[in-house]
Amino acid sequence: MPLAYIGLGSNLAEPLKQLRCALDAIAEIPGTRLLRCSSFYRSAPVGPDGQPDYVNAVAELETALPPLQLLDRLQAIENAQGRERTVRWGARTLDLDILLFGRQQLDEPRLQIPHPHMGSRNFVLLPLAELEPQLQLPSGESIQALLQQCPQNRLEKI
Ligand SMILES: CC1(C)Nc2nc(N)[nH]c(=O)c2N=C1O
Repeated sequence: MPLAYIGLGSNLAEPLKQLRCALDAIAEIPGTRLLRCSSFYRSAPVGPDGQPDYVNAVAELETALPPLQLLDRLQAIENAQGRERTVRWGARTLDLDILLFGRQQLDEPRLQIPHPHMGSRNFVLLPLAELEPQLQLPSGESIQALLQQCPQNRLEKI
């Protein structure tokens, strides 16, 4: 079964609790096994300012579900935890993004894999590198190289 990497983010309604609840819910997704989760990181918000710091992490899972079914399950968890899709790039209770899905590349209206912004977000790359330092994207780019060249947004391990 392919390994999928999920980016978790929250900056509303007790982010640490949001991430812990999300991990418990991810562990219950049928046909899926939660293998590992990175440390939690506090990060300065990228995008519109004036919102609270985020707590970010990356989870590694193996799944028998196809990508779009995994996405459905993740969006159900976001909705269950009160995700309000109001302002684009605004503050949110929980964000669950599929970053990588095996070596698959996908470009659907609902889902792009690898995640289109992951290469420029240290709050994704650092926890991902913590789990898999030698990871390579399907394009052949290495996580380490992407980390070197991505904006050094404020980020600290909790
Ligand atoms: C609004 C935007 C782009 N900024 C973020 N900024 C940080 N630090 N962490 C996130 O998870 C995050 N998610 C987003 O969607």
